[in-house]
Amino acid sequence: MVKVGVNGYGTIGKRVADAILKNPRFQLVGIVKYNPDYSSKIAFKKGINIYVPQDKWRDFESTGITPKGTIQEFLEESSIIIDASPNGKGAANLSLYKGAGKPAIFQGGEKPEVAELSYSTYCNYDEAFGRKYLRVVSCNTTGILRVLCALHREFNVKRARVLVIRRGADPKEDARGPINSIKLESFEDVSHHGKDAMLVLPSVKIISQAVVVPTTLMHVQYLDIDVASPVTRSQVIEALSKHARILLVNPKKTGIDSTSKLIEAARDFLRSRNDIYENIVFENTIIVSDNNISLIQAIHQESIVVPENMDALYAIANIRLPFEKVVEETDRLLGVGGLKDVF
Ligand SMILES: NC(=O)C1=CN([C@@H]2O[C@H](COP(=O)(O)OP(=O)(O)OC[C@H]3O[C@@H](n4cnc5c(N)ncnc54)[C@H](OP(=O)(O)O)[C@@H]3O)[C@@H](O)[C@H]2O)C=CC1
Ligand SMILES: O=C(OP(=O)(O)O)[C@H](O)COP(=O)(O)O
Repeated sequence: MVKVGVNGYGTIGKRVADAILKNPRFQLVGIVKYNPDYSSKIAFKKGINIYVPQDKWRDFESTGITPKGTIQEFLEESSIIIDASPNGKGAANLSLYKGAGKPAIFQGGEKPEVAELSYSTYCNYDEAFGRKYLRVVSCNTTGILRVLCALHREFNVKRARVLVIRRGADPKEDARGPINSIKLESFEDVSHHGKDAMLVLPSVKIISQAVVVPTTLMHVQYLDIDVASPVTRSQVIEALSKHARILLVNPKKTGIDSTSKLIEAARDFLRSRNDIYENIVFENTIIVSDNNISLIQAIHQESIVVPENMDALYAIANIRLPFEKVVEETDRLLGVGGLKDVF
């Protein structure tokens, strides 16, 4: 078993840690926590090893948590690190990993330069082998790339424009907004998603813009895509349906026409933490005209990158399996695609 440590145990880190626990190829060495809060206590009660900064050791002990070791010991005991630290902190952690000689997988909140390759399974799985540092692109970018690469394989995508309607905060982030506004994501003309997606899929011109809205449940995206030659709507549906990480939802048949109903369906389905690992494409919104395809999809920001982090582990651990086998294994262990019968 390959020994994996998770540095950072927030929205992404806790989900990736649970995914590692489900996969017999990998052993979760433990997590690094920086504050002895409720989630440290829950992880401790679950029996997960907690590593802490040396100067925080007493704080953890005083709340009843016995750390397994320091960050230095965490680095020594792990063969691969998944860095799920707050935006930008991964860059600072890189020198720790280099010093310890350990490969690492970073998240999309880091600048691309943190790693040798920005990664998304449907697009560049094969390129990830032999790399020491990978960056799994952000949640919106992962959602965009899954669709573009699924279509690119079949129809040669030329150009895409994307509007990202970005959730204001994760459910636990009670101090973030906006509260009563729809806000431009930045002062720039474009958002980072298109530029990031082009690092992974350089042959396609991808432009994105983003607004932030007062919701915590999911992002929503509008994609407008040009492919090389005319296609039909049924060909597009067939191409998307081949991929378990893309689910088509028919609002007329299911009554699901919102992110809140999607999350309710995940709750009723007893998905762990209500997670929806799949892109949810609203089938009625797929419009195809000659060589142009447009659609609207919902992306569960808290969980969508978990499968890609697991696939990236296979590559960085040099477990040489075909793309289809890795995706099947990751998806089976996480239950990806299970909601298909509901939708
Ligand atoms: N949230 C989301 O929707 C998504 C986030 N991402 C990306 O994933 C990464 C993590 O985001 P997210 O999980 O939301 O962040 P959170 O804020 O939820 O969690 C961050 C975690 O990092 C820990 N931490 C604090 N300082 C450090 C440090 N120096 N090194 C390592 N860990 C540290 C925190 O510890 P403690 O709790 O003890 O303070 C916390 O557990 C970011 O790059 C983000 O852009 C990607 C896709 C979606
Ligand atoms: O990766 C994400 O979004 P993004 O794809 O819009 O960058 C996550 O939702 C994290 O966003 P945050 O940096 O607002 O917490």
